[in-house]
Amino acid sequence: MQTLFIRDFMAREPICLRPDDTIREAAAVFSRHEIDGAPVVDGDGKLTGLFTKTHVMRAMAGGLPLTTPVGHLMRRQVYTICEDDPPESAWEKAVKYGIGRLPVVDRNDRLVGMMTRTRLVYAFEQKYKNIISFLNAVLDCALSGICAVNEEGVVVVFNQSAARITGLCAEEVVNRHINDVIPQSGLLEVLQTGKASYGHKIIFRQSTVIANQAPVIYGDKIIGAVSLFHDISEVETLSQQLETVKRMAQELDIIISASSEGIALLDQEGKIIKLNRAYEQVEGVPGEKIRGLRVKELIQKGYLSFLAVPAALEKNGPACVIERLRTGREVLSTATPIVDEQSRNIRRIVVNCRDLTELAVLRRQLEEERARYHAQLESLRAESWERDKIVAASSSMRELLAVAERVAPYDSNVLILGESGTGKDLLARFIHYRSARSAGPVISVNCAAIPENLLESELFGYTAGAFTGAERQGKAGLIELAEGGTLFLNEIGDLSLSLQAKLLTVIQEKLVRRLGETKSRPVDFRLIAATNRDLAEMVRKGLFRGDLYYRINVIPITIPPLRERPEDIVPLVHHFLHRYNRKFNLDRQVAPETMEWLKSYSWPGNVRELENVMERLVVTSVAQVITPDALPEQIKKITFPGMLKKGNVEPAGLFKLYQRMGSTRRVAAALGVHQSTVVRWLKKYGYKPAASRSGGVNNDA
Ligand SMILES: Nc1ncnc2c1ncn2[C@@H]1O[C@H](COP(=O)(O)OP(=O)(O)OP(=O)(O)O)[C@@H](O)[C@H]1O
Repeated sequence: MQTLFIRDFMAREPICLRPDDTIREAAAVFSRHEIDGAPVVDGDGKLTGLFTKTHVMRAMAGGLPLTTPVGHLMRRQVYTICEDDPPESAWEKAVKYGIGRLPVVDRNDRLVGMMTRTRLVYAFEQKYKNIISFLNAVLDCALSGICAVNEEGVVVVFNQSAARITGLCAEEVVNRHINDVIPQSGLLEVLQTGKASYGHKIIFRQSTVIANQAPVIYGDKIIGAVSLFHDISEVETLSQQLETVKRMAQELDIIISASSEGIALLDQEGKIIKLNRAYEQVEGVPGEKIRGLRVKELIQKGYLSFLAVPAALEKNGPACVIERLRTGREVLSTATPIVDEQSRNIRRIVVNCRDLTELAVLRRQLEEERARYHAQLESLRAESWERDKIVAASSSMRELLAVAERVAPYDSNVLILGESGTGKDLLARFIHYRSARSAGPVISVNCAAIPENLLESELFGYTAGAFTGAERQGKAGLIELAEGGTLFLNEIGDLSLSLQAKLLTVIQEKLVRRLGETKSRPVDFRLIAATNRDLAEMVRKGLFRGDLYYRINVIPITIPPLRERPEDIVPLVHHFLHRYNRKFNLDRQVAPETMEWLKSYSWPGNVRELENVMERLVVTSVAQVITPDALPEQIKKITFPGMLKKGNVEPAGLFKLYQRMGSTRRVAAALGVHQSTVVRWLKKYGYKPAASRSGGVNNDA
């Protein structure tokens, strides 16, 4: 705050008299300047006295001539004030001596000015303003918010920090009642009770503050109340953060102690700060016995899991060692230095200690499990091989299999022809498992069994949202699924022309494009197609694309129907008997007569029909030996073409049938005639029983 002096306020160049000025001249000066008196100075400007109207009147009353010099009459004892004095000292003198005007002198007593009452008032006004500005500046400098109210509760002080903390500006608060601007301040209470309050928490829109409040007392009267407050929002945030950090530290502690792996924490000097239970167990030592020890001492004492630490410090990076400890446990310990990002100095070292002994036990368990699964897999494979085994006793089938075996290793397209149920699917698998793709998948698609509109998306796949009902993430088609393996398209003759065209593109370019997709993806599969239709004829009629036909017909293999290879019937019967006996845990056998019936049947449904019949016989037979009674009707209704012609019998056929069936009753049932008719015919045509059979005609066996 600026210091004020008399010289800042005095009237300079005051009107003054000389000691040899006459009373008349002095009176003339008083009258001209309308003043009551004037200081008298000598030739050096030094104040020597004071001459006033009173002196003039006294001279006149005393009859002194007006030419008398003022020096004779003037008052010599003059109250002065120094120009370097503060205005307060002028005030004190003026009050003390009852003077309205004070001559101002310099340090050499030379008159330099006059200090009047008006100038003194001005000096005090200036001083007052300075003090107020200074106090305001002091208040504004304070980091605490300060808010003061007068005894009526009107805000009189609201410093800058108060504005910053509360978000209110001084102009909108000062001179307003505290209840209108900060109703939660609590200052009115202080005014009423006259009691100070500390640590009062006030919440503002943007901050939380802690306030200390006190009454302002003057004399014995409460003239106001003041509140000093601090923004604690940051402190609150910090304390919340501190809470979080504390919680995290606790959680970390829990994780470390719950870890099944040994964890030890060392300081930058290699001294143990912390270690968990798992570590104690691995080293066989309670933590408190080694906590605080340095690595060197630890190693000397035989705690070898810490051997990784010196290595890690040397290379300033993680280091591992495998050691057998005194506890007999083999451990893998890894020491990792934690480096301070700024100084690049090592701050901590973490040692992880993994018990390899337990790992070894786990590994052994795993290997045992693996062996078990391997054995199961082998047995499953054997089962599947048994399932996929092809029975081929007939020379035609044996030749066919030899061809299939020869072509299997080459990636050429194969076309399998044959009636339904002859084993086309089985042959396709036979080829796949003998090819270089045997480890890959074999995807079998029956083109006749899937509706055309579905078949396209099934074969080619689709992208997300390609059509209504499409799976959201899209789907790979069967062609893609055959990647690295074999795609078996059964009933290829049933493919529509448009799908034939698409398939041709895939076969030629080895690229497949999902429905709704613009990009094609490469595919690698071997194609085996099959049909029971005459594809060549279909090509001629324009029902099958010629180019596709030639593409797939690289190696044609035709499976003959079962009726053309009766030698396969008996081995097939045994094959399926064995399969279903095993499946249902039974031990059925087929009676020789039953076998004869089965051999005689023409098997229009081929091997599939035979398989179904065998399953049915195994399951439905009441006796262990399956007799002809158990056979389904269609098998027992055997007709030999040309045997019965308008009531005439072809004797050789009749004899053969009788030999196979072994009883006239069965022959009669098979031919749909009465048993006596059969007996009559045999007699009529002179049936001679074979040597192996019992003689004569058997009526009911
Ligand atoms: N020679 C065989 N040896 C053993 N089982 C066979 C033989 N031939 C066919 N089978 C069996 O007969 C059933 C029908 O065979 P497969 O499904 O292969 O015939 P397919 O010609 O593909 O019939 P479709 O054309 O009607 O699909 C299958 O259970 C198959 O295992």
